[in-house]
Amino acid sequence: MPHDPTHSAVLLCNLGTPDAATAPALRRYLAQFLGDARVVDLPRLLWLPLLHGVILRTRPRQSAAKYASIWTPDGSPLAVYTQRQAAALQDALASAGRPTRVLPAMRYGQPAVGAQLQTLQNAGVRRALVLPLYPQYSATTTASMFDAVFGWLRGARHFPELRLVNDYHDHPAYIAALAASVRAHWQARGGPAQRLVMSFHGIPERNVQRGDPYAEQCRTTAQLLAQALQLPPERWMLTFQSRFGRARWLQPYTQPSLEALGREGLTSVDVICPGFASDCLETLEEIDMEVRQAFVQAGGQDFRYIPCLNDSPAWIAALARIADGHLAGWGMAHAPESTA
Ligand SMILES: C=CC1=C(C)c2cc3[nH]c(cc4nc(cc5[nH]c(cc1n2)c(C)c5CCC(=O)O)C(CCC(=O)O)=C4C)c(C)c3C=C
Ligand SMILES: [Fe+2]
Ligand SMILES: [Fe+2]
Repeated sequence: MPHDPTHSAVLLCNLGTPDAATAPALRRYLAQFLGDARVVDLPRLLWLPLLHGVILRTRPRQSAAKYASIWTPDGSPLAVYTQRQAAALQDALASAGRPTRVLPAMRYGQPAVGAQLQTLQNAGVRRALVLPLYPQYSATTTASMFDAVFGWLRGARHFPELRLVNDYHDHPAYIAALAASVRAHWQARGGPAQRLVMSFHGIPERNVQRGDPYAEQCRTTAQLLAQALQLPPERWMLTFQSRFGRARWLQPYTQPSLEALGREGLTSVDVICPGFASDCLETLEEIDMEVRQAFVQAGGQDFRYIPCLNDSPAWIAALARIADGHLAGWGMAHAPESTA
């Protein structure tokens, strides 16, 4: 049978987000998220009673208030951007001569990974590329996404061929899209701030000691971005945000680092979150509200947050190149031999 490119699909996967900024919605979301052993790898007998008996009694209400501060008329920013990215990526792949169905999928909440894979199977899709919106690989995020894929496979009788994208932390198109967004920000602000802070989501240090390549990949992304922007080492720094719990996470931590910069008398700082493909609670509320306030209270003046790549044309073009690199040639083994 000749190769039919419309039989290919991309499952564009993201973390997921609560379906409302309310305590009950947050309880459902956090129970699924924090109950995932890839995310919190403490012994279940210790962790689950603590999660259900303590954390899920207080955190949902506190987190709901934070989500309420960033909620849009169309819902959670993360959900809105992921849907737009999927639609735009489908258009970009079609324009590039590679018609491919693109569906968004969420690891926690809806639309669930398994349900979307079933939709593709029902539609007769032969090949599905699983593309997580995590440029840097971590077992806490990327591997957990693959767990959800394999969880569906285990219960399915017939499924598409799959390819899984581990990471693209050093992909030239990703770095170029980041660099272009920083340059556009500089242009709009009349030039660079005194320092560019690149803040990535943290993970426990222990995960890295056990072999998670995440920290190394964040460092590579940061160095490549600094290089693309021709920033000398004293003009940028890498930090890790969103620490959860009491364990040591990757350092330096974002908020204390910005407080230190404020105390040192730095007047202006540009802040970008290169590991987040779309704006979300951790960027809009934690960075652009909480960390901004901490910087200003410590004596800093101009805190200039650079939005995530979201559905910007440069990012969609980059995603199309990344997807194309994995789709190219796939399924051609059964195509008729060329007789040239
Ligand atoms: C408890 C441990 C957590 C680990 C490990 C972790 C890793 C991790 N997370 C992201 C991306 C996002 N995390 C987001 C929210 C969020 N993260 C945690 C905890 C861990 N994350 C919690 C409890 C929450 C929920 C909000 C809260 O109650 O504080 C988000 C935002 C989601 C949204 O709806 O806007 C993103 C995105 C990465 C990339 C990562 C490891 C590399
Ligand atoms: Fe997180
Ligand atoms: Fe946070």
